[in-house]
Amino acid sequence: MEILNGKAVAKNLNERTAKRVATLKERGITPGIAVIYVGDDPASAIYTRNKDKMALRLGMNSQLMHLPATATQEEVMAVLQEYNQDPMIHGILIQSPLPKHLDEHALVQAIRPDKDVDGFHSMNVGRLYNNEPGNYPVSCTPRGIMTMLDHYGIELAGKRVVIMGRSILVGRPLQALLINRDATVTMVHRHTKDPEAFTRQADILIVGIGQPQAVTSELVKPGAIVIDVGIHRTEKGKLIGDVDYDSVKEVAGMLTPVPGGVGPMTIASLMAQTVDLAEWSIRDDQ
Ligand SMILES: Nc1nc2c(c(=O)[nH]1)N[C@@H](CN(C=O)c1ccc(C(=O)N[C@@H](CCC(=O)O)C(=O)O)cc1)CN2
Repeated sequence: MEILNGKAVAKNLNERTAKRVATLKERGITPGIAVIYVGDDPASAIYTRNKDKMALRLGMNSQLMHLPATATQEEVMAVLQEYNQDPMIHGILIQSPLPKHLDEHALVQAIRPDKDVDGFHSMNVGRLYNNEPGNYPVSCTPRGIMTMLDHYGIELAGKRVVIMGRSILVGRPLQALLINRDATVTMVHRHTKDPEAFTRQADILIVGIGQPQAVTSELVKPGAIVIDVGIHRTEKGKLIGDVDYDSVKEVAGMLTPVPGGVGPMTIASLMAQTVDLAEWSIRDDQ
């Protein structure tokens, strides 16, 4: 069984991103990202801090805006509109999850599509689903998974891929990215009857269901490539995924660990996509 080392692939991607940042700076442009974090979700506190630190480490501008859990829709919208107008900011994201009283969809749709570094705006989602040519951002976790599969030279055309979980963040955009690369994609979710009948057929099984260690070896075809998108912190503070690593490693051909798999690829892809947006903004100006 080969471990798909997301940490190493992310390091490699971050090094390339730092060089692209330096090149842009020579032309007088510093890529800038703004992260809006509302409330006190402890995991979001870690992820947003890591995004801010990584952006600064790669030489970018970074704005981390932390608003209280009591912030109103209008207050969050006002912050977002400022970043929409700010020429120093090329990418804006609203950290998910948001406090329940906020309308996340309305906020995401208010981000300028050309600054939508998460790729969640309906205009960018539509472009992806239509497989439109040209430049547009896509959700960073799926983008990171595609980069990792490419890094390991994993062929996608004609492969049977099963995605467990149909989230807007991961499952749906990943489905589009894989179809656009000629894979045969099946979505399995909580209403799917007999999910094993599908997962056991998968050459590539991608799991993002938000259930700790739910996928065991019985669900996996021998030799399959298994990508674990889940991340959970146990009471003892250990990080685990949606895949039962010890069980699945006995049958899988390749497997991502948690931590050190998909997670670091998400942040590295976010950084690369911020630089993409900065590059596209100057091309569009010419
Ligand atoms: N607006 C968004 N919100 C959320 C996204 C997103 O892409 N955009 N994704 C997730 C969380 N996420 C990024 O925000 C994220 C999750 C995990 C990691 C990561 O590096 N994980 C490490 C472990 C880190 C730790 O110590 O906890 C790993 O797996 O090795 C990065 C980003 C939800 N919200």
